[in-house]
Amino acid sequence: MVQSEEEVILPKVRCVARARIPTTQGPDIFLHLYTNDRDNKEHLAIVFGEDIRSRSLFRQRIGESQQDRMIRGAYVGKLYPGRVDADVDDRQGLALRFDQAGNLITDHQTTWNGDNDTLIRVHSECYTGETAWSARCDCGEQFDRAGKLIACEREASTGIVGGSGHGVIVYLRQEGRGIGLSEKLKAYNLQDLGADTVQANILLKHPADGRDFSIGKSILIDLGIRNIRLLTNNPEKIEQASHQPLLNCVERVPMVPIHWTHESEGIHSKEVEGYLRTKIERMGHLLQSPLNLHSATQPSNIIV
Ligand SMILES: Nc1nc2c(ncn2[C@@H]2O[C@H](COP(=O)(O)OP(=O)(O)OP(=O)(O)O)[C@@H](O)[C@H]2O)c(=O)[nH]1
Ligand SMILES: [Zn+2]
Repeated sequence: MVQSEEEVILPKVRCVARARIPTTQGPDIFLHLYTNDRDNKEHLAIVFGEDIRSRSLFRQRIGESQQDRMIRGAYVGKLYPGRVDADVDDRQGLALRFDQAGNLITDHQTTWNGDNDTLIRVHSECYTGETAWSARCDCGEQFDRAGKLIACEREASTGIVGGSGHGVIVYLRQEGRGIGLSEKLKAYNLQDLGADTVQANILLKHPADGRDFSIGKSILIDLGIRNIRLLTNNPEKIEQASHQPLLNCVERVPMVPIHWTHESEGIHSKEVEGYLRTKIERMGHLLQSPLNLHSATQPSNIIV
């Protein structure tokens, strides 16, 4: 029997630290590190907007000092030398309030209104695409683009409405669509031997895509986000993005590869074409492709 969204028990997450990161791109972001009760990974939330507040981080803890709160990042406004009170930034005239149980009282002066349609990317870690300049996939491009879209009001080249400085990239440690980096490297070798990204996973005895995005949902709920505009082409992510009534995907925002609209930009390689073709043809990704699909090319000699 299919469980309703409310019946599905979401993972418990806890934000253990938050820090302001001045970026080379312009805006400060607030990096949040989470633990959870499902795996022992450090999943992250890259938060644009000082006023998007983690309820678990800001909850008051018995016996803690204001200094303790500032050290873990549970402060309002901006830290400066000599500041003594985490919950009051007298330079910006901001003060947090709490209920009897020590939970943050969210008011629009100090805390982002979760009913706003907030631009969100749920992104799975890809070391090769984000750090090793890989042209085998578009993950690194998507990561950068998501940050730019959240920071801007509207993307000039596509007209996509941005986040105007508010939004979240939930960064899940799901390297290799959950199979890890070592297995993904083996998958790459199988792809150089003619398999596609789905066949390679299956030949390594893994599912084509075994990822579960529920920790990402719990993180968004902890950040007080309710209505999300989801940056993705992946129908599975859209499917898993809601958890009524706590989380509601109000819009899917496409991520068309930059090279498809700007010939001289973005990632342009045989490998990334094959990767995108497979995502469209075998994983149902929502991309209208100017690609010549597999049907127009020689079938590979590895069929699974
Ligand atoms: N196993 C495997 N994983 C890959 C391969 N290429 C990229 N990946 C992983 O695929 C995942 C890509 O995740 P995302 O970019 O967040 O999401 P997506 O499923 O591509 O969907 P979008 O939201 O539309 O980008 C990352 O974990 C990558 O490490 C591959 O050839 N094999
Ligand atoms: Zn990648």
